[in-house]
Amino acid sequence: MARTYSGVNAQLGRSWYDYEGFRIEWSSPERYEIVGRVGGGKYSEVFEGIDMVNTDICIIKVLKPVASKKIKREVKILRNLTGGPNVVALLDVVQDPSSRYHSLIMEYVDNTEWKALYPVLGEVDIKYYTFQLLKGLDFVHSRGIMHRDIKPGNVMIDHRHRKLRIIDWGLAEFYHPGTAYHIRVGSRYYKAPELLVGYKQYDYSLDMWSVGCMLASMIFRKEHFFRGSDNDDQLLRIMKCLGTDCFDAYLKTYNIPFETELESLLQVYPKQPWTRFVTTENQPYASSEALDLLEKLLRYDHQKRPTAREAQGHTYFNIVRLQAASVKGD
Ligand SMILES: CN1CCn2c1nc1c(Br)c(Br)c(Br)c(Br)c12
Ligand code: NA
Repeated sequence: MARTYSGVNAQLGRSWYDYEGFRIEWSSPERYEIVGRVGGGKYSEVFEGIDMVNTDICIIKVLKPVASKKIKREVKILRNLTGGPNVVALLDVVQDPSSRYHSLIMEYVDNTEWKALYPVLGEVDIKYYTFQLLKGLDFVHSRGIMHRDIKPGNVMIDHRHRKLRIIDWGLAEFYHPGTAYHIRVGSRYYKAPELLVGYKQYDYSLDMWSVGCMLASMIFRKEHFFRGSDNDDQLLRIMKCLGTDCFDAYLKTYNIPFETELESLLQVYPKQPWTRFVTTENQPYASSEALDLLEKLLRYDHQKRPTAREAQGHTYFNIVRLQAASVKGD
């Protein structure tokens, strides 16, 4: 059971979380012209486009037929989150009458590639963008929704305008206490321990592990902090960092059965102090507050991780929280 926001969907009611019964009015696609391809994946092809009515640049996310049963969920969630801080805006939903393809017209973000961006981010930038990510996630969780695929590729940053938007809500779900969710979600390097050991009654705290992985990569200047070659190796890298004492305690707390043939996953590993990862190169970013926040976020036990709101209150963000407050104040 989530420590916070556990009853939100029951309070907001069926019309809020029931996406099966949700009927979508699809507009015609003529209004939008595709300019060029920006990316794609299993479920969609993503293009840059032009809105011919207002000449605005936009993103056209063309959904593959395989995604069809999930379309209602993604559109319902994007509609529910409209206007929330740092959540990408859904501008329109169109269906091509001949091809039958569905497309989502999204707010454009002039995103700087993560690989190119994170080496140029200063310490205050890292605090600022992580704070903005937490602000967006606290809003999303407060509306009863888990993103379930937080990773650099789904956090668009327009560094010039200091704008951050969380994108790709195709794996997002509504949180209902006691529900057993799919564990084949997320992206390997950012998968929380609960997914890797098959614990299905997870909650919003799933996203907080992923935030911890992103923060660790920015602080230690490492593109992906836990870089497993497969799901077993992913868990092994986490164990070699957090140690196996806490892992065993975690399995016990939730009565999680854990079987494996892999010798490496049955070894005992000591917990590494976070100072172990500090180098002369990353030391300007690895302050004691930064390491303290990492220690709190990267916990096996999902109920022990701070919520997005609690994390925002950490002293690590003092400099940006005061800035945000002052801007609001004046
Ligand atoms: C894979 N790539 C690269 C850039 N970019 C990608 N997918 C995007 C989505 Br979905 C949205 Br919504 C926005 Br906005 C941007 Br920008 C996107
Ligand atoms: Na999206």
